[in-house]
Amino acid sequence: MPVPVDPLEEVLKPPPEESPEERLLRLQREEQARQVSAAIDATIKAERNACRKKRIVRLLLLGQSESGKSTTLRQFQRLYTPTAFREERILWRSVIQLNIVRSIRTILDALLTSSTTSLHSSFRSRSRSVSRNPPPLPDVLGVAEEEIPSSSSPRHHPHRSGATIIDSDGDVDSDLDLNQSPASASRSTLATRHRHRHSDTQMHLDRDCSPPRQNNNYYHYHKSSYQRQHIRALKSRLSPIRDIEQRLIGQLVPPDEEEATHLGNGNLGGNGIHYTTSTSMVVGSPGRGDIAQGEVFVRPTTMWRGALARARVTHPAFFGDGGSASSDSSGESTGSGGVGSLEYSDDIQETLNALCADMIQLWEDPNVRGVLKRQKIKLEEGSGFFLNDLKRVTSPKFIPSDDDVLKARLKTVGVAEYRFEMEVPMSRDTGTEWRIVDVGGSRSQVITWVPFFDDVDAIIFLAPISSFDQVLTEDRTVNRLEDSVLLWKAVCSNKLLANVDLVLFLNKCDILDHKLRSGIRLSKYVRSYADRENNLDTVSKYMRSKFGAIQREHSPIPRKFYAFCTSVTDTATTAGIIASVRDMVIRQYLRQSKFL
Ligand SMILES: Nc1nc2c(ncn2[C@@H]2O[C@H](COP(=O)(O)OP(=O)(O)OP(=O)(O)O)[C@@H](O)[C@H]2O)c(=O)[nH]1
Ligand SMILES: [Mg+2]
Repeated sequence: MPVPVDPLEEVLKPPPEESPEERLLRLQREEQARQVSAAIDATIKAERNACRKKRIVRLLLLGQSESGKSTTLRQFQRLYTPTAFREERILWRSVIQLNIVRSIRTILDALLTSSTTSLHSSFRSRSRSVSRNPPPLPDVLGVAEEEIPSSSSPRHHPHRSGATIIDSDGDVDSDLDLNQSPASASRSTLATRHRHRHSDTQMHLDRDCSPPRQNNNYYHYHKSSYQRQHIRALKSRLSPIRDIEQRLIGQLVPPDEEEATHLGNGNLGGNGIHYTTSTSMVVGSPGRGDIAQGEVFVRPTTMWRGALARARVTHPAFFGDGGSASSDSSGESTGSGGVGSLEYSDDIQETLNALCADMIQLWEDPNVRGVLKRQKIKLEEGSGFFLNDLKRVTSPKFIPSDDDVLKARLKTVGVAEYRFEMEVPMSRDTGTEWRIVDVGGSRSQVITWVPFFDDVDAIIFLAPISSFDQVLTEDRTVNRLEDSVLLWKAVCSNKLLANVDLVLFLNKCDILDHKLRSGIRLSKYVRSYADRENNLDTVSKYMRSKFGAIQREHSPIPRKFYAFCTSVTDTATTAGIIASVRDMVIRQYLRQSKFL
């Protein structure tokens, strides 16, 4: 049988009549080639080792809607990838425009349903002050198990024996008698509604009556008639606001984005998993609860940023190398490179600028404030509040500052994983890739969290403790603090997360402080708080101990737990807290990976 010829051997065979010089040259060439090949092998091996050693730290942000998860993520980005954060700031201008437009629309809608501009607001407030005196909510922190049964899934908020009753304005009117039968509860609801209808009828009758006969009333009548006209004129001049809102929504959503961005139009969007970029993944779709809210959302992907980038403003000062582009009172950037010209003329910003004086007049009008007060609309405490900064934020050359970006509100729907390496890594952090998972927090979104519970190094859970006197937007029968407590219990007791360290941010402490100082008593809503001092320090210590106790009681195995009182919109205080969290997470990661 013939022996097969090795084709390589044939090719590499030395020439048949090789001289000694030729042989030496050939051997030198072969040695060089061997060295090059060895170097390539070594590089590949080193890269493979580096990859194997690369640390990936996964941090999950959990908490109810508007608890501050995306704001916390933005704080991480601001601190650790400042260049990218700076470059994206201009894209937030549209979000801020939308926030302004929505605040103004809220006021206009409140005026529509109100008799504010009439003479009879004083009567109205009198009648309302008699008819309502909200009793306390169920004591969510009393941790009485029969009141708040624990839930194994964050989705389920078990039915409680006491019902929180909401009146027609969405105020929490009662609950309170936990022994009350459903029948008597519904009776009291009806009674409350009847009272309101009655006072509304009274108002209606008053509105239709002739001008008062007494002289001073005659003066007030003319004054209020003037005010009515004034507000009517303002409303009419501000009518473009609704059109601007639609255009902004169109701008925030790319034309090929088939999913709804305006919850409330009945489009549920798509289900399933979408891989949108190499660094982010979106799961799930908005649910019915979201639709009720009518809040604009975008999926937490780069898509909306891509859409806005088309309308991007080139601004040398802003995109320059490292100048801290803050805004001065005129709204213009004070970055190191000076103010550049706007390449893209943003006509929405120009329109808002033209409407600025009217918007300020509307917001500052005492009658309008009266309407908002009576309807218990507290825009200042809400998300994305920019009405006290109208002049600055509607200025044509307005570039959002860091604080503006942190204050802007854009609801998250779905789950997104943001990957980054710190621009200036700390010693232990070198070579670490951070993956921070930001989730949509509204109730219908909670189901999308679970697939992300695998392989998590730490969780930051945000509980907005200022919300003790508020109800969920998606379910106005549930107190927001109670909802946070239930979610916290569910997260603590989840077996998939048993080995994960928990970091608790008792968030929105700035708003809490403001509320307590304004005289709102926590004990009215949390009975177990009893007669403790009604100040931030005592309240935050109390909350910390209650959430800590729940964690100890419900964790399947003991684990590390850290709690911070935070106002994540505040850059100064949050920087230190986030640095501590980062160190803690890295330490834990190294311990678990046996690097330490
Ligand atoms: N005053 C104040 N505002 C805050 C604080 N934390 C968050 N906010 C604001 O609250 C709003 C909601 O915050 P987000 O970070 O969007 O809330 P979220 O948890 O991501 O909400 P979803 O996306 O709906 O799940 C934003 O306008 C924030 O600027 C805080 O500590 N103090
Ligand atoms: Mg969010």
